[in-house]
Amino acid sequence: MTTVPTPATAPVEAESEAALSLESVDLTYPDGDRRLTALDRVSLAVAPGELVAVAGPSGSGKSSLLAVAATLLRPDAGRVVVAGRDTTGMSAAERTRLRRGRIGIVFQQPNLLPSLTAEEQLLAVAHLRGEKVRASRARAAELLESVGLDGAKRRRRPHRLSGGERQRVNIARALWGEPSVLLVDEPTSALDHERGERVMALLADVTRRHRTATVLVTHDRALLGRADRVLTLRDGRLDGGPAHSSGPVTTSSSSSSLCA
Ligand SMILES: Nc1ncnc2c1ncn2[C@@H]1O[C@H](COP(=O)(O)OP(=O)(O)OP(=O)(O)O)[C@@H](O)[C@H]1O
Repeated sequence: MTTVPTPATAPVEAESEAALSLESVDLTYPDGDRRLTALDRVSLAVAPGELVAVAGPSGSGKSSLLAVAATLLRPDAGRVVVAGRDTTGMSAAERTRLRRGRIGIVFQQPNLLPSLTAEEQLLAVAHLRGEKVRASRARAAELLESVGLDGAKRRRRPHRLSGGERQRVNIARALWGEPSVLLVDEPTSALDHERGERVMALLADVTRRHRTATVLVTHDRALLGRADRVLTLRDGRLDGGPAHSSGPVTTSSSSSSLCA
């Protein structure tokens, strides 16, 4: 009897596929009777376990890029593919499901609920997802430990945690649904340099251990050493675009749609 060996390369090939890709994405906003171009033919592919940092001046389109990647905004043109699924024709409900199952978002401000302990912040997510809270306790403790919060701190409310610790809770919470894609908006803006560096180190570590395709946007070039790739947005163009003006470009293109 002959057996066919499983190709040893199969898992590696699967891993090398992008978990997030933006293909020639345009995004505009209404601007009086014209449209303001926030993203101009932006293409980006991020593999599992890869941390891509996007830097750029204020108004260059960083938050817009994250909103499109998070499927919160629908681009005017181009495709956004998350975990192999093209989001172009999806309804708002389908995008919400995809976001819940595949995308973790770390906002600039942790937005923790003041009356809940660190552990309860994660249990609240479990509750909202319809998961059994009792079964979730061990996982909450494990996730908080993995972002460096010890037992005593896990039982503290946000006002008794430092800014860096609150950001760690924020990151653990974003990982609850085991996302394929982690989108991080200016995570260190409220922190001093040293705490900012530690949060960056944590994000790099989380990206490797959880195999997330991570995109982080920041103003702060000093924090980019931990990223696998650093890209720059200028006037809505990712890297290499002509540096012909310092402000956003205004055009009269067709309408975009903002989604919930
Ligand atoms: N809802 C909106 N309506 C109209 N214009 C918008 C809207 N949101 C952003 N813009 C414009 O789109 C461009 C890109 O904005 P975006 O917030 O993506 O930039 P950013 O790089 O994240 O800026 P910052 O670093 O200051 O947060 C800017 O010119 C901004 O004024």
